[in-house]
Amino acid sequence: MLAWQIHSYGGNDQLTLSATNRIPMIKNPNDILVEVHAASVNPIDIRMRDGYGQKILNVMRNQGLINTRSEFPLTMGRDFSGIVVESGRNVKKFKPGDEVYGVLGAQRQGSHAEYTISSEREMAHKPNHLSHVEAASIPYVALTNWSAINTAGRLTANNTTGKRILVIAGSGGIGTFAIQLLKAWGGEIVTTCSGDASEQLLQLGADYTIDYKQQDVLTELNKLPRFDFILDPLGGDKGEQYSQFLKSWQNAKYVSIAPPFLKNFDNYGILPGLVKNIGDLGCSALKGAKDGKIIRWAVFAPSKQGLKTTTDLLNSRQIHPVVEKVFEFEDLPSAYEKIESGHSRGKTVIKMK
Ligand SMILES: NC(=O)C1=CN([C@@H]2O[C@H](COP(=O)(O)OP(=O)(O)OC[C@H]3O[C@@H](n4cnc5c(N)ncnc54)[C@H](OP(=O)(O)O)[C@@H]3O)[C@@H](O)[C@H]2O)C=CC1
Repeated sequence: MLAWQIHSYGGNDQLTLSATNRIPMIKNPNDILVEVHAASVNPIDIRMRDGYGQKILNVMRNQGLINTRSEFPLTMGRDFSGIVVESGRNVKKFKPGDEVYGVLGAQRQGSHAEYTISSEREMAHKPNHLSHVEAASIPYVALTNWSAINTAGRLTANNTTGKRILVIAGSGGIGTFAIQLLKAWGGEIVTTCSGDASEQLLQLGADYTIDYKQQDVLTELNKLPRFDFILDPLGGDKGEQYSQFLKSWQNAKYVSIAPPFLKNFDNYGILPGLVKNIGDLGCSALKGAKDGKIIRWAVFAPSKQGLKTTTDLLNSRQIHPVVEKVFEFEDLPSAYEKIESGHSRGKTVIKMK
């Protein structure tokens, strides 16, 4: 089968369209072989291409949690839409021919290939009204948002109505999904974006936008009533500038999806990285407790409940895919360049069929 792979970490010149791969075989009775019809491209693919997370993935490999002998060749791609080819003997819900969409846990080879292996808990039936391209734009950002908003943030369909929510960077893949989910649950949403994205985000459900290029974001935020919940996909230096304004916003829950964990492992090694992570977690908890704030970090994780809720919201037309650009499979490096440039307005998808 064809698969876009890297044989060492680096830039786009490392990406090779390889035809020497065998179609993967089902080894675990819970696994499902899927013919990939479309897959999205996410910032995580660019980071993995650069070597992000390599230390912890090697630990998982040494522990037998990843069943490839070497980290290379490595296939990126964390979500997909396609057709079930074969199901392991424990699989109950999916049979060959079913149209599905889903994600791949960190231990798996990716979906930027003609076939991929996933499992029952990582996929759902594709909503009939969506094309594979539209469906592929959803799962990875949906489940990252689920992890941040529901698992870490404790927001649900039953307790979000009337809550004031700030979505930082509303125009990317994460933001365009977050706005729709939180609006469907009844939140009042303020978001930061470039001016050219404002109209689109208001149509998706944002109540108010702040142009981060033309306006002083902190000044504008300080004019508004307090927030109950803040979603920060930027984190780090960029997120810091927003967290400062939180000083005056007691009891807000702030969730960053740009945690330092994997970077700490990559930069310092496993044991010192672990110590650094414990230190960082402790510092952020103490800082939060001191200022009367709740600070949480969240990462993407497969979730059956998250995928079910997403599928229900797609089927009831409360959430719509926001596909900005589609690239042919053969042109995948151009899709990576687009994501790397950092100015998405929704999602970028590659099309295999
Ligand atoms: N922890 C995890 O598991 C995951 C973490 N993430 C994090 O979320 C981030 C965003 O992901 P995603 O939405 O898919 O990325 P995208 O590339 O789709 O979008 C990034 C968006 O951010 C906007 N942006 C950049 N800087 C600012 C700023 N200072 N203020 C407001 N908007 C800004 C850009 O628009 P503009 O053109 O206006 O600059 C662009 O629309 C990732 O970079 C990553 O850090 C994402 C997925 C999983």
